[in-house]
Amino acid sequence: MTLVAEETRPVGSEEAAPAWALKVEGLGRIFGSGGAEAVPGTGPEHDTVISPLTGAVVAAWDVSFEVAPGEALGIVGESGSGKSTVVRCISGDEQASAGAAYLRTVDGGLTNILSLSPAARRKLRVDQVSVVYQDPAAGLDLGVTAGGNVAERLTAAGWRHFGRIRERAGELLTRTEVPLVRMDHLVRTFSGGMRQRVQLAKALANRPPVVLLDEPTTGLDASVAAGVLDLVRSLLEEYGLAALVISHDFSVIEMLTNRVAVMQHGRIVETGLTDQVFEDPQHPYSQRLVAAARG
Ligand SMILES: Nc1ncnc2c1ncn2[C@@H]1O[C@H](COP(=O)(O)OP(=O)(O)OP(=O)(O)O)[C@@H](O)[C@H]1O
Repeated sequence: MTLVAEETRPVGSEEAAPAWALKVEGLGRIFGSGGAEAVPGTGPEHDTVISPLTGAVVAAWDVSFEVAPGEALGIVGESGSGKSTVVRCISGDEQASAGAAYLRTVDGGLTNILSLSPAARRKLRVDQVSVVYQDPAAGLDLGVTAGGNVAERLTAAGWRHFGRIRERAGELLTRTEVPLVRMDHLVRTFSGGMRQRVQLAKALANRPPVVLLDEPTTGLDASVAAGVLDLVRSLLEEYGLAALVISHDFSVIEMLTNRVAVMQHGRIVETGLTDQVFEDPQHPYSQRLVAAARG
């Protein structure tokens, strides 16, 4: 069947869907008074994020990248390089000072989500962009059951039927390897690894196209972290997610991501295929970082 709308669409009006699921352009975040006048004198070439002019902290500046559906982009950098700030500005946990971010599924990728109201941004978190935090307490209500935590995300998306919510929560928890016998237990009683699995189930409940993972396995025992990483990797593949993964741990980035951006003093200094950047880093800072990680 041919749709009338297709027949009457003017020639040349069909735009190819953008290759990206998430696009970030010129993102900046300055802590402290004043605006962009704080930027000169900061960044890698000045070896500081603190403005010599205003004293403000230029935590991130001129950060741009795209993430395609099914792709995972890593961000690495030393503590304080601005990784979390970038994620927090995209998630809405932090207000950006400059730049734009677009989600392909929001208004066809035409709306700068950074300019939306806090309420509109909270809505995006229900089914457009999820965050998995290092600290499960940031993404979960520890005083609520595992099933209840997942159900909360489903009801926020409009699910109303108790039986179906419970069924879906059970499916998600099973997929993230949380034993169903624990579904009605308070998350507070769970181990760190199990809490992270519940956080993943909740983050993926409404199948958001984009997921932001902020040090998802930091703080877990090595063997537990390996299991959670395995799970994350298979979920990213299975759901065809666009993922942004930040970690100071190269093995996490190597395992989860196809491409990587290296941040230093609030700026991206190098971007490339993860294998290539780790094998043959070009920027002197990346070279130092890789050498330190390799021991
Ligand atoms: N609320 C704030 N007020 C002032 N400065 C801040 C604030 N939050 C972050 N910063 C500064 O911004 C810079 C970037 O911090 P950010 O947490 O993004 O780095 P990071 O690379 O994620 O580090 P880590 O790996 O330690 O989390 C740091 O210099 C930090 O001290």
